[in-house]
Amino acid sequence: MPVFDSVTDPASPASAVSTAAVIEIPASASCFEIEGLSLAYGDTPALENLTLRVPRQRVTAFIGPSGCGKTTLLRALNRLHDLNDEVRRQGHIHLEGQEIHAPEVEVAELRRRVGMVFQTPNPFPMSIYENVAFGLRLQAPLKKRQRDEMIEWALRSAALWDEVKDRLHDSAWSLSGGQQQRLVIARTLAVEPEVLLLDEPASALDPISTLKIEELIRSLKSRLTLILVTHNMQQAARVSDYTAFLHAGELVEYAATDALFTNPRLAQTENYITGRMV
Ligand SMILES: Nc1ncnc2c1ncn2[C@@H]1O[C@H](COP(=O)(O)OP(=O)(O)OP(=O)(O)O)[C@@H](O)[C@H]1O
Repeated sequence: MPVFDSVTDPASPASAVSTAAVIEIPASASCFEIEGLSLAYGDTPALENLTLRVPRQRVTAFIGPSGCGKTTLLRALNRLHDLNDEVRRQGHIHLEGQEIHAPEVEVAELRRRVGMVFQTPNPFPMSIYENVAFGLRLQAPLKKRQRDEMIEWALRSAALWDEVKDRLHDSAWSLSGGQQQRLVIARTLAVEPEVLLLDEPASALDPISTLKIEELIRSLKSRLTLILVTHNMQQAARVSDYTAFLHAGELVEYAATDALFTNPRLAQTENYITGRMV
């Protein structure tokens, strides 16, 4: 259930620079604070002056038409654009109060804290066990018993343990697509992130596997912050607590999910969620 209900009045002086309707999440309850974020690929703008806070231990969905900037925003949150020399960025992203681009921030550690799961399951060409052990092996050495416990914990957390406990040393590629996606989530969880970024995590999966991923997302929010990019509005409505609607790189409306889908404040949002704008 949503816990915050104050919304910036588009007509108020505090939001005079923007016509967006944006819920005000208190700073103390926020995991990410995004401030004036603009991003362009060369001369092509992709994000325009976005300001929003993402609440801790909630599921926040980013929705909007194709090309509106959802994935660009998600990737900015763990600096996946760093290797693209074309990308120009302005503005700030704070994670738990720290600017993620500050010189003292180590990108590898940021990506441990902010894990990412992509649209197509991408298990490594190794066993189920070794996939989950992969990130653990890059950290401080663990005794085998400790590592086994962490792997069981991560696979249980990803609701996969019962299906794989008797075949841990089989190839990860022997799993179904839905199981592979849960394995990738287990691999990400094994290094104990604070945030999980999910870019259309179920779009390549069948309906039953999709349901399992959605149940998993709901179960994980008791200990993690989850941010979900989805084209599927029913999915956003089913799993998220908050929804941000983007259009042409701008944040149009950001609200508690129930409110955004039942009583959108802006006509542009209503047009999108009712299918009048694609
Ligand atoms: N690597 C890139 N180089 C150049 N332009 C890019 C790149 N990635 C995205 N873009 C452009 O940036 C804009 C935003 O793209 P983005 O992928 O973030 O949108 P999206 O909302 O996630 O779209 P979709 O729902 O189709 O995945 C688009 O105009 C896209 O063409």
